[in-house]
Amino acid sequence: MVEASGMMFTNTTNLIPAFTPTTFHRTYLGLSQPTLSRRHHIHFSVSATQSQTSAALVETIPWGCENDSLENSSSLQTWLSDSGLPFQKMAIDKVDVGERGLVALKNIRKGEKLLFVPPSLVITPDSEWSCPEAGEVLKRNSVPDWPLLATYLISEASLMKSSRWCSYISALPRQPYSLLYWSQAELDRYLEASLIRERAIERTNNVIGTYNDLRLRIFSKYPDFFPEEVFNIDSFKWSFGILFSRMVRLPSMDGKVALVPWADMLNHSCDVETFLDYDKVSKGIVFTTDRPYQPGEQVFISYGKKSNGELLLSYGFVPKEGTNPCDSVELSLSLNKSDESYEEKLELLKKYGLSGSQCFPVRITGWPLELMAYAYLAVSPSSMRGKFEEMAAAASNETTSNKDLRYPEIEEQALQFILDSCESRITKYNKFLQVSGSLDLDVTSPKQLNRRLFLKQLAVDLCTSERRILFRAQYILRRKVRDMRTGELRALKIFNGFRNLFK
Ligand SMILES: C[S@@+](CC[C@H](N)C(=O)[O-])C[C@H]1O[C@@H](n2cnc3c(N)ncnc32)[C@H](O)[C@@H]1O
Repeated sequence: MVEASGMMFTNTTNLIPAFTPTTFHRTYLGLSQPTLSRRHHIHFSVSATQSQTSAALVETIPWGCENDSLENSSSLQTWLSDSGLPFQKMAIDKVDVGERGLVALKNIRKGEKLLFVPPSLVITPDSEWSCPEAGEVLKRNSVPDWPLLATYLISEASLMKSSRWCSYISALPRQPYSLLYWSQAELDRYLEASLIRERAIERTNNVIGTYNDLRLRIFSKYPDFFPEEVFNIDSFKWSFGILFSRMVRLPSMDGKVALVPWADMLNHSCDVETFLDYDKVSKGIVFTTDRPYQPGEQVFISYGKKSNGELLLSYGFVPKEGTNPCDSVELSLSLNKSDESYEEKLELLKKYGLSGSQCFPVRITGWPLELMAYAYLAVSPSSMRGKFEEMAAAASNETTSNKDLRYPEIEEQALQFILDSCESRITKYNKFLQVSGSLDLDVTSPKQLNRRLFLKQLAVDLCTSERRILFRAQYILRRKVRDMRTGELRALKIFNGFRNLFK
């Protein structure tokens, strides 16, 4: 997508949730039951006493630790060193940004390669399962990478000390800070004004759908490997939360997805551009610093060129207002159903993979040409029917020519159309930000109060940053519309002057 400013709107990230779940091959339905081995350490069955035992066992599964706690960090560091992680110039510590993070122990130069996590310490879809039969079942059924890794994490967590990843899993956050952990009521209450709410609902539904699919087609058929006490929607929310907030794509390994213990203790900064990758020379996962660090300073990487909304969605934090140069806000435009060419326009949009209501990212620096093309299509009269297709194609970015799409006869209307949409969104943000102070009156416990204050602060930060971008767009649009109107007025005056002259 190209922005109005001409900049490419690409995502060069690698700490990256880009999740397209639920649809994996369903060919396994006809497969015969594999020979079940009882090597899986937790045996669940239906008898009352056994189910009590299994419930007790489930309770002992560590599912990580408190998000801000260093309780399991030293055993993680010891296990990593024992397992081949070379000496590091950083250590896990409490930090101001991100609660726990990696802090420089020595001077680190700009351009230095750090980490060197060997492939044997990286979790990928090819990693060996401590319960190989469970892995076999998933692979035989062509379960894609995301659900495969989510199931792998749960399986390894349930095996506790019998899993080689025990120290890693024990140091993971027990409740990752992603929007997956916000209830529907919390999303409605705090994110009503932001379109990120819809993305969060969609994502949660995808996770639930993926889990239900796995349960129906695989887990219920192999209860010895995937007992429901362990493999349930709660554990899937946890494992997907971990994947959304910690998984990386490694560009030098053809975009392979991976969890990289130790490297996933690095927090994000909008001021750095460096990211994790596999280094073919040192044969490890590294990153190259793009600034120097002094002992005691927290070291950062970039999770990619993400908006504040996307960072909240996957990682559960919002950078300080105005600090994220990649910030953007989604603006939704819709065709007018009473437009006499509505059906025709809708068909063309569908042909190019769009719909009658479409979101486009607006940045502080401008908006994409696709948004302008969509606005042209929405306001164009039937007399411009011949141009509809090129407008729809341009709105979808599926056009090779005419990058500078312009229809002077409807430009003012198109700009006014975008301005109206922008202003109606600003009204929603204003309303939320005005009432946000009184949102927490009905809390019943200090714990609940803390959570509410925390979520509300995140929502206020997000809405303030999104509204700021819309204010800027509103200012530019108003000025453009005003200039066009005064230009038209001047032209009309000159025209009338000439007419009077020739009378
Ligand atoms: C890959 S982990 C980084 C390590 C993490 N801090 C930990 O203690 O496990 C990503 C998580 O770190 C936190 N985080 C990362 N960057 C942050 C930032 N700039 N501000 C606030 N929290 C951040 C968020 O909770 C995010 O979900």
